[in-house]
Amino acid sequence: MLKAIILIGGPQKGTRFRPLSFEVPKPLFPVAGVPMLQHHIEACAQVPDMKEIILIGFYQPNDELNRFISSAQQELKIPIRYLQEFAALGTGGGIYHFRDQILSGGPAAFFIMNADVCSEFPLQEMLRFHRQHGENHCGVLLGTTANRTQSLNYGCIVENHETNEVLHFVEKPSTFVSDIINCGIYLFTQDIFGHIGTVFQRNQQERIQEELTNGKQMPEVIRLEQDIFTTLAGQKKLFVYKTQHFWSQIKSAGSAIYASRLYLKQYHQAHPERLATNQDGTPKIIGDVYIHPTANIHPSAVLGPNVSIGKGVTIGGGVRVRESIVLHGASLFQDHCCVLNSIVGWDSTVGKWARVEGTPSDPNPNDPYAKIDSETLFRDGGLTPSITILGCNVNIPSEVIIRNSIVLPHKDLNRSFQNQIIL
Ligand SMILES: Nc1nc2c(ncn2[C@@H]2O[C@H](COP(=O)(O)OP(=O)(O)O[C@H]3O[C@H](CO)[C@@H](O)[C@H](O)[C@@H]3O)[C@@H](O)[C@H]2O)c(=O)[nH]1
Repeated sequence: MLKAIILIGGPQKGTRFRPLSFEVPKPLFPVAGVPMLQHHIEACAQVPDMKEIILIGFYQPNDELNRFISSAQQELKIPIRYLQEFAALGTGGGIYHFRDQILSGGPAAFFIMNADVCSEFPLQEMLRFHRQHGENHCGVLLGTTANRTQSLNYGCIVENHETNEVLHFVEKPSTFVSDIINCGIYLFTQDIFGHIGTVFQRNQQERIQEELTNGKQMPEVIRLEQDIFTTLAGQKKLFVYKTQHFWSQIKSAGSAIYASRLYLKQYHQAHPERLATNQDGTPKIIGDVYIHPTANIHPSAVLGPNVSIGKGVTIGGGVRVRESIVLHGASLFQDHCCVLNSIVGWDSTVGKWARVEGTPSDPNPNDPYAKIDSETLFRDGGLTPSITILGCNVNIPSEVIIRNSIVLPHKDLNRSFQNQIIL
């Protein structure tokens, strides 16, 4: 039997996702109409012999997470539970801490996935690849190709081209190492815990020594990437399976819009029922659009491509929405407003003829290996042009333009803004 573990991190990790992560833990942010994590879970549930999915993180248990877990369990008929780390233990520390729970029942292998990635999750292909490579290795990393410049933002993998063995692994190198990058999706056997255990023992001794000499408490963090993969590379213990399918990180709100586009496209095969279609008396749909069944949309509105409309959203006559995510309870009910490259937060309203517009941060379309840039919020003393985000419960009056701005929650704006964070 198999298990899957999803590393969901914790509250302080989603900083590039603010102000949206104020309202909902980042892994539950809706991407293509469903919580980010649901895409991982649906992929796991399709793997034969998958017995359990474990979420590991350092969020306090909360209502949203509990609700999500119980509804996903019911819908997908697979046991899911959340294990909370007592502190941020790192990508290897959390799974080591909970190793008994992961290994209970004797899984032959288990998947580990970063929550903040979007992917086609080729888990069954990874499993086949793992079996083809015999019993003696302890893991398969999913890899994809990036361009030389962007590879530096990821874990970089040098492989033996004939055997696919991982020869070197360098996490976010400062100069070019390899264009094969780590997707943050792995398949391990229980042997991995022997290697994490060695690092744990070594760290433990160093921590005791440090405490005795300097009186300082060192954090108990183990990173799979720097502490484990780097050491195991070149020892015939790790292999890389390269995917040709889509993959992207979801670090910023802008990358959530891009990830939505990728998942909406995948819905044509995986979930055609989630895609809106053009019918008499319904709004005009252009390209891939998700509309929650409870949304109330005027037939003269025009939506798409790449639009996700959340639960209970109201959209008025003549409204245009493109490349955007409109969250639960928002109202674009005033006629003729326009929302482009933006995220409209929970319960926000946009007034008549108002325009809410951002700048897309898509990967370079002319480079097949380009990834989305995780731009910093500020560049050259100004706000980096990016998507516009309205936090929850923001009210945009009629006939104003909000462009390339981030509006924090609970604001009633009274004029136009551009290139600003509105606090
Ligand atoms: N449970 C738990 N999860 C954690 C912790 N720290 C990070 N995570 C989770 O682990 C994932 C990776 O987190 P980061 O530490 O932010 O790493 P990164 O910059 O995204 O880089 C990682 O992912 C890249 C692919 O997206 C890889 O290329 C890179 O090698 C690395 O694995 C995220 O889903 C995050 O929530 C922790 O202490 N505890």
